[in-house]
Amino acid sequence: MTIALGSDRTSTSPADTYTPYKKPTPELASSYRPTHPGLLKVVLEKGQGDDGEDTYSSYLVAEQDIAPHSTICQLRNLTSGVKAYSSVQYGSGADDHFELNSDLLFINHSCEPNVFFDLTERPARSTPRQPADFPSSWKLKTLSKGIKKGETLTFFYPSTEWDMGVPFDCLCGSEKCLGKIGGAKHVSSDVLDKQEFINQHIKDLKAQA
Ligand SMILES: C[S@@+](CC[C@H](N)C(=O)[O-])C[C@H]1O[C@@H](n2cnc3c(N)ncnc32)[C@H](O)[C@@H]1O
Repeated sequence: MTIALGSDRTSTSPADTYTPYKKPTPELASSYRPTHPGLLKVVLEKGQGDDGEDTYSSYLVAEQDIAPHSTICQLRNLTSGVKAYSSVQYGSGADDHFELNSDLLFINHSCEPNVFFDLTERPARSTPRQPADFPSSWKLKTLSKGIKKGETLTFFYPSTEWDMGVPFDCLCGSEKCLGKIGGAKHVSSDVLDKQEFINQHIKDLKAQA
């Protein structure tokens, strides 16, 4: 079952305050309000695995064309987190993970992605605690393909993740699909080098491995 969700909200929160994010589900589709209205929207897809468990099959699509090599949005409303299926790794430390607290959570992995998280700047505090502690330069950007309206956003999870807590069998469908996705630790340097963008903390960890 596919439910396409429209966007009708224009507000965003200030950079230094945190707005709780309630992950939308197919059951709550009618109350869903996009966090990036007019730009991005979640498509909620209800699925069940063989064991009856809910599957992670929802995704994020563009509501307008976005040019190659451009900024889609600043990362705001971030909070420190622990390694989880929903977290993003920003550094080489064990605690260097944040939660997106927005619809960006729904960006799936692809082995041939069209966007990336640019986390180049190091946070001033070793362990950021508040949204304002995270660098304002951290952004979601397009790669060289750009994105057309209606296309699904995907990023290469090993560009931020070293050793994922929840690996999965990739369904990206690319001819270059790596199969199992478990983070950069499990990907050869040759394969990483072929990606357009890999964050520096991953390059550092690979150099040390
Ligand atoms: C942060 S969530 C992304 C949103 C997720 N699709 C959802 O519906 O909540 C990450 C999870 O999505 C699933 N996922 C993301 N990309 C995938 C891919 N290429 N193939 C299979 N599953 C994927 C995995 O279960 C992964 O742990």
